[in-house]
Amino acid sequence: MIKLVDGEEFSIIAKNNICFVTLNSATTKNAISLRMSSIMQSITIEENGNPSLFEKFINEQNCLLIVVKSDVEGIFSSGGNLSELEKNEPEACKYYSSSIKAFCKLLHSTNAPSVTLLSGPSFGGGVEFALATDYRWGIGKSYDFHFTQTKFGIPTGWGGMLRLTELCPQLSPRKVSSIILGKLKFDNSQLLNLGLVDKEFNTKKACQTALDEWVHHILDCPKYLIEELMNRKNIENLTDLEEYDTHIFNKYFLKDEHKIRIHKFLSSKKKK
Ligand SMILES: CC[C@@H](C(=O)O)C(=O)SCCNC(=O)CCNC(=O)[C@H](O)C(C)(C)COP(=O)(O)OP(=O)(O)OC[C@H]1O[C@@H](n2cnc3c(N)ncnc32)[C@H](O)[C@@H]1OP(=O)(O)O
Repeated sequence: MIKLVDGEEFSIIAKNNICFVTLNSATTKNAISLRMSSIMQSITIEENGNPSLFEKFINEQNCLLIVVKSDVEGIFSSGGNLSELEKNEPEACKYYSSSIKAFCKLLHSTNAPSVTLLSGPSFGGGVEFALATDYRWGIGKSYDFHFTQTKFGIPTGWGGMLRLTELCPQLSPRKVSSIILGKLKFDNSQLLNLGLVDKEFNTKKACQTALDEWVHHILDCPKYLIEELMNRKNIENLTDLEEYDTHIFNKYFLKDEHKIRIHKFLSSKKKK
């Protein structure tokens, strides 16, 4: 196990090709503190065109999946740390939101797919943090989203409104505004119906087995394919994407690796 961030309330470690981003602040119900935000800033910054420390970690540790999770029973995150925000002057919190927002963006822009595991509710910025990954998986039925930001007189600050429309096109910008203004709550079945949660598991063990299987399947892919497919995320235009997909298919069709794998498959069938 290799560590990038080794804090009690917030850690980032690599284990068995998975990068685990873990919230573990029981006393604040996993509120995102100023300290966490400043760590996020330090690992997100790209200097002189070099990849950020987080991206470097993902690449060097050969992480094929990023898993965001809570180690506190019964909660994913209570959002921004309200007591710290009350105590501090705006100057001391100047980079608080932008740092968390940048880290959230990184969670769906690196070369590894990302998933948040939800086994309890999320509030305000905690919902935005959960929306930052490519996927969300539920464990049990007690997870839900509470859009509480306007209770405190602010809209979302970590990219959450845009992310809602991005992940769920049926939530138009107008609908998103009314969700935030209305302080709506989405329960587990609404989250599943909207596709904001992709899968639900009865137990942590079943979820871990699915994660291990996912990594196992990615590990089985040739390295060139992982690189080429993850590169698709950088192509926004659909015509360019079609051209890219045709190009990478032709590049590997009936080349050595393709032939070897077909041969292996057919020989294993004959043995049976
Ligand atoms: C800038 C950030 C902003 C954004 O951009 O969106 C936000 O995130 S706004 C904040 C949104 N968060 C919320 O609306 C949730 C606020 N918290 C709660 O409603 C409740 O605490 C809870 C999460 C529903 C849990 O309730 P309960 O089980 O009854 O426990 P307690 O309320 O007693 O909480 C235990 C303990 O945790 C502290 N706590 C909880 N949330 C936060 C928080 N967001 N920041 C800091 N501390 C938090 C709470 O104060 C308790 O501490 P003690 O009183 O010291 O025991």
